[in-house]
Amino acid sequence: MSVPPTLGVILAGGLSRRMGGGDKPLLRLGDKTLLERVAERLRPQCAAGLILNANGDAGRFRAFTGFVVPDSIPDAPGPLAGVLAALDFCAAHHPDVPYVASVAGDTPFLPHDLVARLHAARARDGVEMAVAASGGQLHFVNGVWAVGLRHDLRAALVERGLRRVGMWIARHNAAEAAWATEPVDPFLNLNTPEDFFAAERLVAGEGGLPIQYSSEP
Ligand SMILES: Nc1nc2c(ncn2[C@@H]2O[C@H](COP(=O)(O)OP(=O)(O)OP(=O)(O)O)[C@@H](O)[C@H]2O)c(=O)[nH]1
Repeated sequence: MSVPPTLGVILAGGLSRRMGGGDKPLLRLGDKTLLERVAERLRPQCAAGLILNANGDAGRFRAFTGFVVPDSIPDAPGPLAGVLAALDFCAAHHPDVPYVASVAGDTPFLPHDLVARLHAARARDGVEMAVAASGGQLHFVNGVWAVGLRHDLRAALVERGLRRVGMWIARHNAAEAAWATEPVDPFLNLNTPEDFFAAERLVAGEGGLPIQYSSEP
């Protein structure tokens, strides 16, 4: 199956409370920031380009090559606001691009076949969204979403006050694509300083070579 044109978005709109605040994606893990690592993994998978979703002063992300798009709905905390901002941006700036792929900005070991396998799962099930899974867990914010879903998502956020990604994807029968957790869970996300130290050890073990993850569990 050929991969449909897809715009990538790195979600960096959260408050990083468990990490002690600040911008997690700007933390340096080994010789690169988390943002550089995530962008390096996602950019080659997204033919329509890559944007960043972040709130506040965009200047702090000036090292990022691409647009920085803020959340458009005030008082809608949570990653769905970032997904909506990306879907709206895609509709306005890339009207011929039918899909957005979102990833968390604190997930440095993302699979190189993420977007292709999410689209394959979506096409297999004949649905308009797909999310990643590993170790029996869904990773809701790592998914592909049809741009046409933005009207439904806006209504869910604004009119129904929906915040939980799980509830929204359940309404749409999201497809799932699963990855193996060995040698490393590719959806390991760094929420706490302990997570970060564990990732530092993994990066040191990479010996400068990128780890490849593509096998199904
Ligand atoms: N746009 C946007 N993205 C968010 C928001 N909250 C979380 N995210 C993103 O969703 C992904 C998962 O976020 P979490 O790890 O649950 O939250 P976090 O803010 O990063 O960290 P905690 O404050 O410790 O929960 C990350 O990529 C966040 O940047 C938000 O209010 N707006």
